[in-house]
Amino acid sequence: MTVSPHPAVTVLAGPTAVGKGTISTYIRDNYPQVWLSVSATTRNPRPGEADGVHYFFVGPEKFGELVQDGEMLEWAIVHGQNSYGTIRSKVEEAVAAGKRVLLEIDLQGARQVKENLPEAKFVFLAPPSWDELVRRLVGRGTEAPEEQQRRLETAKLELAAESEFDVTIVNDDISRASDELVTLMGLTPNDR
Ligand SMILES: Nc1nc2c(ncn2[C@@H]2O[C@H](COP(=O)(O)OP(=O)(O)O)[C@@H](O)[C@H]2O)c(=O)[nH]1
Ligand SMILES: Nc1ncnc2c1ncn2[C@@H]1O[C@H](COP(=O)(O)OP(=O)(O)O)[C@@H](O)[C@H]1O
Repeated sequence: MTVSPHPAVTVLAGPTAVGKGTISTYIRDNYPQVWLSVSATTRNPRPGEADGVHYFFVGPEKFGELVQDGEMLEWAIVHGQNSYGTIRSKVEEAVAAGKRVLLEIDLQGARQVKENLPEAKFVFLAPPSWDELVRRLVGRGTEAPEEQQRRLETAKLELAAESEFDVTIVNDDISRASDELVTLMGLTPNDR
Protein backbone atom coordinates (compact mmCIF):
# COMPACT_ATOMS: atom_id res chain seq x y z
CA MET A 1 0.00 0.00 0.00
CA THR A 2 1.30 3.44 -0.85
CA VAL A 3 0.83 6.03 1.82
CA SER A 4 0.22 9.49 0.44
CA PRO A 5 2.89 11.98 1.61
CA HIS A 6 0.12 14.44 2.41
CA PRO A 7 -2.90 12.63 3.83
CA ALA A 8 -6.15 14.58 4.05
CA VAL A 9 -6.23 14.46 7.85
CA THR A 10 -3.44 15.69 10.14
CA VAL A 11 -3.57 15.22 13.90
CA LEU A 12 -1.73 17.70 16.13
CA ALA A 13 -1.17 16.65 19.73
CA GLY A 14 1.35 17.39 22.45
CA PRO A 15 1.69 18.03 26.17
CA THR A 16 -0.35 20.55 28.10
CA ALA A 17 0.74 24.19 27.62
CA VAL A 18 3.06 23.43 24.71
CA GLY A 19 0.97 25.84 22.62
CA LYS A 20 -1.56 23.65 20.79
CA GLY A 21 -4.35 26.18 21.28
CA THR A 22 -2.09 29.07 20.32
CA ILE A 23 -1.01 27.35 17.09
CA SER A 24 -4.64 26.48 16.27
CA THR A 25 -5.70 30.08 16.74
CA TYR A 26 -2.79 31.27 14.59
CA ILE A 27 -3.77 28.82 11.86
CA ARG A 28 -7.46 29.79 12.07
CA ASP A 29 -6.49 33.45 11.67
CA ASN A 30 -3.79 33.11 9.03
CA TYR A 31 -4.40 30.00 6.92
CA PRO A 32 -7.95 29.80 5.59
CA GLN A 33 -6.79 26.92 3.38
CA VAL A 34 -6.60 24.69 6.49
CA TRP A 35 -9.92 23.18 7.58
CA LEU A 36 -9.60 23.25 11.37
CA SER A 37 -11.89 20.72 12.99
CA VAL A 38 -14.32 22.19 15.54
CA SER A 39 -14.66 19.78 18.47
CA ALA A 40 -17.67 19.20 20.69
CA THR A 41 -17.07 19.84 24.38
CA THR A 42 -18.99 19.83 27.65
CA ARG A 43 -16.94 22.69 29.06
CA ASN A 44 -18.44 26.16 29.32
CA PRO A 45 -17.52 28.78 26.72
CA ARG A 46 -14.90 31.31 27.82
CA PRO A 47 -15.32 35.01 27.06
CA GLY A 48 -14.79 35.56 23.33
CA GLU A 49 -15.50 31.94 22.36
CA ALA A 50 -18.34 31.35 19.91
CA ASP A 51 -20.39 28.20 19.50
CA GLY A 52 -19.47 26.48 16.23
CA VAL A 53 -16.26 28.51 15.84
CA HIS A 54 -14.01 27.46 18.73
CA TYR A 55 -16.09 24.51 19.89
CA PHE A 56 -19.59 23.13 19.70
CA PHE A 57 -20.65 23.66 23.30
CA VAL A 58 -22.98 20.85 24.34
CA GLY A 59 -24.35 19.54 27.63
CA PRO A 60 -23.18 16.21 29.06
CA GLU A 61 -26.42 14.54 27.92
CA LYS A 62 -26.03 15.60 24.30
CA PHE A 63 -22.35 14.62 24.39
CA GLY A 64 -23.31 11.16 25.68
CA GLU A 65 -25.81 10.78 22.83
CA LEU A 66 -23.17 11.65 20.25
CA VAL A 67 -20.88 8.97 21.72
CA GLN A 68 -23.71 6.39 21.97
CA ASP A 69 -24.76 7.02 18.37
CA GLY A 70 -21.21 6.43 17.12
CA GLU A 71 -20.93 10.04 15.92
CA MET A 72 -17.49 10.58 17.48
CA LEU A 73 -14.32 9.78 15.54
CA GLU A 74 -12.63 9.99 18.94
CA TRP A 75 -13.41 11.46 22.32
CA ALA A 76 -11.79 11.80 25.73
CA ILE A 77 -12.15 13.32 29.17
CA VAL A 78 -9.28 15.79 29.28
CA HIS A 79 -7.54 16.79 32.53
CA GLY A 80 -10.12 14.71 34.39
CA GLN A 81 -12.71 17.42 33.85
CA ASN A 82 -14.62 17.88 30.63
CA SER A 83 -15.33 15.71 27.62
CA TYR A 84 -14.04 16.64 24.18
CA GLY A 85 -14.65 14.88 20.89
CA THR A 86 -14.34 15.09 17.12
CA ILE A 87 -17.58 14.73 15.18
CA ARG A 88 -16.93 12.10 12.53
CA SER A 89 -19.43 13.33 9.90
CA LYS A 90 -17.97 16.86 9.85
CA VAL A 91 -14.48 15.51 9.19
CA GLU A 92 -15.76 13.11 6.52
CA GLU A 93 -17.64 15.91 4.74
CA ALA A 94 -14.55 18.13 4.73
CA VAL A 95 -12.36 15.31 3.39
CA ALA A 96 -14.96 14.53 0.71
CA ALA A 97 -14.87 18.21 -0.29
CA GLY A 98 -11.10 17.93 -0.81
CA LYS A 99 -10.13 19.95 2.26
CA ARG A 100 -6.92 19.55 4.26
CA VAL A 101 -8.20 18.80 7.74
CA LEU A 102 -6.41 19.54 11.02
CA LEU A 103 -7.46 17.98 14.34
CA GLU A 104 -5.98 19.62 17.45
CA ILE A 105 -6.70 17.05 20.14
CA ASP A 106 -5.15 15.47 23.22
CA LEU A 107 -2.97 12.35 23.28
CA GLN A 108 -5.80 9.95 24.22
CA GLY A 109 -7.76 11.21 21.21
CA ALA A 110 -4.75 10.96 18.90
CA ARG A 111 -4.37 7.30 19.85
CA GLN A 112 -8.02 6.63 18.97
CA VAL A 113 -7.64 8.35 15.60
CA LYS A 114 -4.66 6.10 14.94
CA GLU A 115 -7.02 3.12 15.47
CA ASN A 116 -9.92 4.56 13.45
CA LEU A 117 -8.06 6.45 10.72
CA PRO A 118 -4.52 5.06 10.51
CA GLU A 119 -3.78 6.83 7.21
CA ALA A 120 -3.85 10.22 8.98
CA LYS A 121 -0.58 12.04 9.66
CA PHE A 122 0.35 12.32 13.34
CA VAL A 123 2.29 15.39 14.40
CA PHE A 124 3.72 15.83 17.89
CA LEU A 125 4.11 19.41 19.10
CA ALA A 126 7.08 19.55 21.47
CA PRO A 127 8.36 22.36 23.71
CA PRO A 128 11.90 23.68 23.18
CA SER A 129 12.72 22.35 26.67
CA TRP A 130 11.08 21.06 29.85
CA ASP A 131 11.81 24.35 31.64
CA GLU A 132 10.12 26.31 28.87
CA LEU A 133 7.04 24.06 29.12
CA VAL A 134 6.84 24.78 32.86
CA ARG A 135 7.26 28.51 32.16
CA ARG A 136 4.39 28.43 29.64
CA LEU A 137 2.07 26.55 31.95
CA VAL A 138 2.80 28.82 34.92
CA GLY A 139 2.89 31.96 32.74
CA ARG A 140 -0.53 31.21 31.27
CA GLY A 141 -1.87 31.55 34.79
CA THR A 142 -5.11 29.70 34.11
CA GLU A 143 -4.60 26.92 36.67
CA ALA A 144 -4.00 26.96 40.42
CA PRO A 145 -0.57 25.65 41.57
CA GLU A 146 -2.00 22.25 42.55
CA GLU A 147 -3.60 21.76 39.15
CA GLN A 148 -0.36 22.93 37.50
CA GLN A 149 1.50 20.16 39.35
CA ARG A 150 -1.06 17.60 38.21
CA ARG A 151 -0.75 18.75 34.60
CA LEU A 152 3.04 18.62 34.75
CA GLU A 153 2.84 14.99 35.91
CA THR A 154 0.59 14.26 32.93
CA ALA A 155 2.97 16.21 30.67
CA LYS A 156 5.79 13.80 31.53
CA LEU A 157 3.67 10.89 30.27
CA GLU A 158 2.61 12.87 27.22
CA LEU A 159 6.23 13.74 26.32
CA ALA A 160 7.11 10.04 26.54
CA ALA A 161 4.60 9.36 23.73
CA GLU A 162 6.54 11.35 21.12
CA SER A 163 7.81 8.21 19.36
CA GLU A 164 4.21 7.18 18.55
CA PHE A 165 4.02 10.12 16.13
CA ASP A 166 5.18 10.41 12.51
CA VAL A 167 6.92 13.73 13.01
CA THR A 168 7.79 16.26 15.73
CA ILE A 169 7.50 20.02 15.41
CA VAL A 170 9.19 22.11 18.09
CA ASN A 171 7.03 25.08 19.07
CA ASP A 172 9.89 27.53 19.48
CA ASP A 173 8.19 30.32 17.55
CA ILE A 174 4.47 30.39 16.76
CA SER A 175 4.63 31.51 13.13
CA ARG A 176 7.65 29.30 12.30
CA ALA A 177 6.07 26.21 13.86
CA SER A 178 2.74 26.96 12.14
CA ASP A 179 4.48 27.34 8.76
CA GLU A 180 6.19 23.99 9.30
CA LEU A 181 2.87 22.34 10.13
CA VAL A 182 1.08 23.81 7.14
CA THR A 183 3.94 22.75 4.84
CA LEU A 184 3.74 19.21 6.25
CA MET A 185 0.06 19.22 5.34
CA GLY A 186 1.03 19.83 1.71
CA LEU A 187 -0.07 23.47 1.69
CA THR A 188 1.95 26.57 0.90
CA PRO A 189 2.33 28.90 3.90
CA ASN A 190 2.69 31.85 1.51
CA ASP A 191 -0.95 31.35 0.51
CA ARG A 192 -2.03 32.95 3.74
N1 LIG B 1 -9.46 14.09 22.53
C1 LIG B 1 -9.78 15.35 22.24
N2 LIG B 1 -9.15 16.36 22.84
C2 LIG B 1 -9.51 17.62 22.50
C3 LIG B 1 -10.50 17.89 21.53
N3 LIG B 1 -10.62 19.24 21.42
C4 LIG B 1 -9.74 19.78 22.26
N4 LIG B 1 -9.07 18.82 22.92
C5 LIG B 1 -8.01 18.99 23.94
O1 LIG B 1 -8.61 19.46 25.13
C6 LIG B 1 -7.63 20.19 25.90
C7 LIG B 1 -8.27 21.38 26.55
O2 LIG B 1 -8.61 22.33 25.59
P1 LIG B 1 -9.28 23.71 26.01
O3 LIG B 1 -10.52 23.46 26.80
O4 LIG B 1 -9.45 24.53 24.77
O5 LIG B 1 -8.32 24.37 27.05
P2 LIG B 1 -6.80 24.77 27.11
O6 LIG B 1 -6.05 23.98 26.06
O7 LIG B 1 -6.46 24.37 28.51
O8 LIG B 1 -6.80 26.24 26.85
C8 LIG B 1 -6.47 20.44 24.94
O9 LIG B 1 -5.43 19.54 25.31
C9 LIG B 1 -7.02 20.05 23.58
O10 LIG B 1 -5.99 19.50 22.76
C10 LIG B 1 -11.14 16.78 20.90
O11 LIG B 1 -12.01 16.91 20.05
N5 LIG B 1 -10.75 15.55 21.30
N1 LIG C 1 6.00 29.62 20.59
C1 LIG C 1 5.68 30.13 21.78
N2 LIG C 1 6.55 30.93 22.44
C2 LIG C 1 6.24 31.45 23.66
N3 LIG C 1 5.08 31.25 24.30
C3 LIG C 1 4.16 30.46 23.68
C4 LIG C 1 4.41 29.87 22.40
N4 LIG C 1 3.32 29.14 22.06
C5 LIG C 1 2.43 29.28 23.08
N5 LIG C 1 2.93 30.08 24.06
C6 LIG C 1 2.28 30.44 25.34
O1 LIG C 1 2.26 29.26 26.16
C7 LIG C 1 1.06 29.20 26.92
C8 LIG C 1 0.36 27.88 26.66
O2 LIG C 1 -0.15 27.84 25.33
P1 LIG C 1 -1.54 27.15 24.98
O3 LIG C 1 -1.80 27.40 23.53
O4 LIG C 1 -2.58 27.57 25.96
O5 LIG C 1 -1.16 25.59 25.22
P2 LIG C 1 -2.00 24.24 25.06
O6 LIG C 1 -3.22 24.56 24.21
O7 LIG C 1 -1.06 23.28 24.40
O8 LIG C 1 -2.37 23.80 26.46
C9 LIG C 1 0.23 30.41 26.55
O9 LIG C 1 0.40 31.41 27.53
C10 LIG C 1 0.82 30.85 25.21
O10 LIG C 1 0.69 32.23 25.00
